[in-house]
Amino acid sequence: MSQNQNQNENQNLSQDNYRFQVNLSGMIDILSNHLYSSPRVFLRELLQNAVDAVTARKQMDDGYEGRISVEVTGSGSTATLMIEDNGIGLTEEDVHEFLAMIGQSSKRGGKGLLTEETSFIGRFGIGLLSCFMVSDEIVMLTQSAKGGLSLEWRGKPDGTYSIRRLDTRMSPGTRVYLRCKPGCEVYFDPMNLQNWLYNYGALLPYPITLHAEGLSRTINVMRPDWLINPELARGKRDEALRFGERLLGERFHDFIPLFTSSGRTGGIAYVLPQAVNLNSKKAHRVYLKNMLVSESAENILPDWAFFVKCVVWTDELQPTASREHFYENEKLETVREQLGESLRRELMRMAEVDPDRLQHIIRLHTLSMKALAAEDLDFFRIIHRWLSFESSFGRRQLGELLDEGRDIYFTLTLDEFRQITHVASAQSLLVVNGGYIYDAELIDGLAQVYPDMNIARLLPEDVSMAFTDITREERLQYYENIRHADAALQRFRCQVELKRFKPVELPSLFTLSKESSELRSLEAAEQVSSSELSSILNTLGSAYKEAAYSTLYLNLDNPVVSRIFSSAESSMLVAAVEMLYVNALMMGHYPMNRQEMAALNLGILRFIDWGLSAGTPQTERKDNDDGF
Ligand SMILES: Nc1ncnc2c1ncn2[C@@H]1O[C@H](COP(=O)(O)OP(=O)(O)OP(=O)(O)O)[C@@H](O)[C@H]1O
Repeated sequence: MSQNQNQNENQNLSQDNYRFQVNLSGMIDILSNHLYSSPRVFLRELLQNAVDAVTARKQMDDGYEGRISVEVTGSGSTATLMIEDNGIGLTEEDVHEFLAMIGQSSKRGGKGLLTEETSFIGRFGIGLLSCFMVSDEIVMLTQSAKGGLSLEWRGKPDGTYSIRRLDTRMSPGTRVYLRCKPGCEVYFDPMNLQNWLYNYGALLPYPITLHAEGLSRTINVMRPDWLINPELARGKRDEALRFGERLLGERFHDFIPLFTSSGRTGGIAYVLPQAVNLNSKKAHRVYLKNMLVSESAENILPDWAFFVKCVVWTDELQPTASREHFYENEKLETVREQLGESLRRELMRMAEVDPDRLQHIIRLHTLSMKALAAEDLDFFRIIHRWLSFESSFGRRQLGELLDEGRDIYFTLTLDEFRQITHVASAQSLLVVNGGYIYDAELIDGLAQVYPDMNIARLLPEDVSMAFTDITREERLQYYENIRHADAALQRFRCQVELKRFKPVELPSLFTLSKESSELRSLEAAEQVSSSELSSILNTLGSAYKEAAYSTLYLNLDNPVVSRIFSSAESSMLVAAVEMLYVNALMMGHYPMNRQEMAALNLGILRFIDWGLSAGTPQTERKDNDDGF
């Protein structure tokens, strides 16, 4: 005997083997608190088991008709729910193998959990446990369609179960009984059950009935043909809209059929009747093998498609264990692309055959349309004339702006646009604001669609070049006042330039160089930071200080400015220029620092005082003269 063999045998002699134990109540806690979004999913799991049982029996006997019913007896804390199917049922062997073994499922066919597809919805072998969220015991009566005795199985959350063989033979199928756990009355309420059953099972091909309070209600009618073949929905407009309203709880006026090339995923995209925010939660409703999987599937459509709410059915995607989402895999990516493509194709079709309808969608959902156009030049080419942009001529459709035949200038930030827009419009320059989301990409696209057009970026400095200088004589005349004004704004690192520009109503224009804009942000941060951070910011700021001068252009064509420079005494001139400066900051939506706030406050008080003094008799005025 070799030395190695000896060692192995010694090891085997001292080795003890054990089985993993599962703490069932711990598992149930994990499921209820971390996997499922609400205890009400127990109903989905039961319904799904009933559907799978019917599908399995259909595979044995094609002529058989499946049916499912739900019954509630008693009310409040004495309520009991029973769900019955006439499906495949379970033999005693099945019970031990599948029902009582967590993680074991009769629906996987023994291969992989993730890769294999079957006609069943269940696959993980954990769904039934969800019933313990609402009941302290699961009682199942079952008769296998394959024969054998009828059985009663009782399972408890502590992991124990019992089996009793029944004297009387049931017809094939299964009944599951749940008695309401204290605090779970809401999950046994007939009205709630009716709504949830519809929610989960509206597309199921087998009839579901609910018996409660002496009434029988049919939950689902036949699944409409146009849902399976969405192209047909065009001919059933009212019906399709009503269906969307019932299922999604909103009234829609328009929809777009959805397809994929495999034919295994499809649906209807309802156009939202109101504009939605880019970040609003996408709540598409997705059915897997006709059972509701998710009411808030986000990843089933491309990101740009936030103008629709969809009902999607599929039999090719893989649900996660919570059954509320899908695995993000290649198949989902293909489905997402193809559903997006069917939306895009329909929008392109509308441009040709029904432009009014498309324009309506664009008006309502500009952002969503811009998002698509920004990543798809062909789409942009088709719809660009209907997209609206903020411009120096107001918010206008691109088509109207193009028809003006002007050169198009654009800014890349909202700040730049605000600085430029008044002057640009006064000089009839067409400037488009590229500062909003997607707009810069779209302007880029415009240059590709119209390669011969003059489209150029405009900076605030470029616009101020177009001002008219004052004459030499005027410069001499106002020399002293310009000097005072300039000195007054030195402490704000702003220089004053006296010019003439249009419109005359605009007394001043403020431009900020890149450096001074960065310095302003640093200063704003410094004012609210701790002392260490503040000193770092201060050091950073001093690097900018040299270059960081802003300019306040004052318009000599403006009557008030003209009066200030012609006749004001120097204290009035300084106060007025400071007020014009802070006013320009406010107009440009720039945050003001403490010093500027103080200048604003002081200025207001001064002007109130001067105003009051101007209206008071000479004798009284004397006392107030030295107020400031
Ligand atoms: N109504 C039913 N009729 C026949 N068999 C059933 C029924 N309900 C449950 N079973 C059996 O019990 C097993 C376990 O059910 P459970 O709901 O826990 O998991 P599953 O449906 O297989 O998978 P999943 O966790 O994905 O739902 C099933 O695989 C099935 O064999």
